[in-house]
Amino acid sequence: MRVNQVDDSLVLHTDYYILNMMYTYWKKGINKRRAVFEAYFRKNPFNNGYSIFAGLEQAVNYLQNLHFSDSDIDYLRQKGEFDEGFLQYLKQMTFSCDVRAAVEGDLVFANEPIMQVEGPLDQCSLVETALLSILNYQILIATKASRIKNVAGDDTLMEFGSRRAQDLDAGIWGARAAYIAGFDSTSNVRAGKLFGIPITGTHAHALVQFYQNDYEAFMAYAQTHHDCTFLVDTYDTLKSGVPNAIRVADELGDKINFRGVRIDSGDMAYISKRVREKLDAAGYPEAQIAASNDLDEDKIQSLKMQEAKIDVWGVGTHLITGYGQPALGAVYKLVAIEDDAGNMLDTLKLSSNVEKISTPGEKQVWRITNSNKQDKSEGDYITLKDEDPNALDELYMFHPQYTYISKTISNFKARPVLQKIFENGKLVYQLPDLQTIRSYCRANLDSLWDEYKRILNPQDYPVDLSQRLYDHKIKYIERVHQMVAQLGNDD
Ligand SMILES: Nc1ncnc2c1ncn2[C@@H]1O[C@H](COP(=O)(O)OP(=O)(O)OP(=O)(O)O)[C@@H](O)[C@H]1O
Ligand SMILES: O=P(O)(O)OC[C@H]1O[C@H](OP(=O)(O)OP(=O)(O)O)[C@H](O)[C@@H]1O
Ligand SMILES: O=C(O)c1cccnc1
Repeated sequence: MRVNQVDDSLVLHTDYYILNMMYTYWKKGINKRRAVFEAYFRKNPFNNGYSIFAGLEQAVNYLQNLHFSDSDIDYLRQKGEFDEGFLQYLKQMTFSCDVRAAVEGDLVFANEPIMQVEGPLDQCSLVETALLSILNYQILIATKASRIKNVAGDDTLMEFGSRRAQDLDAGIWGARAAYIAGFDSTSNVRAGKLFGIPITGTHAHALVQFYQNDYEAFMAYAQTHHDCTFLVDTYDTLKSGVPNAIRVADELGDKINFRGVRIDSGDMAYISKRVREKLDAAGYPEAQIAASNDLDEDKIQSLKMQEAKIDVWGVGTHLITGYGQPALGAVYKLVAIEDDAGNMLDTLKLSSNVEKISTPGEKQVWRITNSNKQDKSEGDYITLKDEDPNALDELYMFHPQYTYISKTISNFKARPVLQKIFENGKLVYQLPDLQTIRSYCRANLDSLWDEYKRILNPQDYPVDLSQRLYDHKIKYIERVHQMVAQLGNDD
């Protein structure tokens, strides 16, 4: 790799302005003040009704290996911007924060904390860029995958995105996010090796182009493989591809497992029906029809409405690039900071846009389920961190902006969404295996009413504040308004 220095740590995978702030904190002696930052996003992606949390495993790997290497320090020294004392301070820095987060496969919603980092101000700041990058991508892809799964139902979903992914890492972490959200396999062999995701593959047009003849290509493939899915659209799906696939299957009989065919172009509703007829007529009712070609949730839904005879969907570009919404837009904001006297002071970011006003203080998110309603989710309830709704007999939930929209629930259970991941820099959470995460995701989706899961105009899922947190927020907004008013400026 032609780089200036060895790439032996990820700690510099941060925005320079963060190092600038860390330097100020260090010079001013406030670098070790205790701080709490929270990550959240403001809107579910793709106008979906929920989002799937993913990225924790990569975030944990990143945090566990956080250190400034000699080459990192050398590089910063060359910049000539920072004191040697600061560089030596960075060199000995070890991660000592507490981290709480949603766990992979859980549902998360807009405007609620999905990860909290608490600890020395400088360390909390340092990790912002990398954590957001990880969460922004993997939540986006898991959510896109979940939308595709919602329309595909029990059909098989193959993830084909690696060749179109924005980067190699995006390919593998995207494949993992898709698997969490319900895809059945990936075509990326490295993702299979690293994460244990089932890998599947057919063959490309190149094989047929080499032989310049469907029959010879399929025969060559069949002579070298047991499981065979033939790509039938290189020349003419109905006149050449499918008849030749059938011919090879007939000729080799039990020597191969003729799994079916893949179509990658043309009117897939019409063609798949004709292909089905041909396969059935030839005595292959079990042979499956796979389809690919720029598919996404809308096209799959449309093809299903057209009663296309497609059993297996291969989805690449639209999934792995989060097509339709290139970024989740999660942010990482300071919600509490230690003051000069050593007390924790909650902080607020005001905005003329009501939805953008941050909620001060360290919080917990509770998933409220109702045992009178099949244990389905009633909404999320955000509290200050020392509140526990389970101590209440009845829960009063109200909309945080339109407060007259409210309900009272009696037979409820409240489950904390944010779990302890790191304590004083030590990992205290046991990362589950991928199958467990995937099943957990399925179970969480089962607890959500269908109204929140439809891909077009889903119902708004309630994300409410406790009365105490609401009052706390209003108090802080008033306090900031007064502070601004006292400044007496007209503009
Ligand atoms: N019946 C259908 N209903 C809705 N969308 C379809 C249908 N059939 C195909 N599509 C989608 O329409 C788009 C265009 O497909 P089509 O194969 O005609 O063009 P193409 O991609 O240019 O073909 P090629 O791969 O041969 O260049 C693809 O995204 C495909 O998935
Ligand atoms: O369409 P996507 O959802 O992005 O899925 C991935 C695409 O990659 C392959 O095409 P490509 O033209 O790259 O290779 P090929 O020569 O095998 O057709 C495959 O046939 C899919 O169409
Ligand atoms: O296995 C396949 O058919 C495949 C894999 C990646 C991309 N397109 C197709």
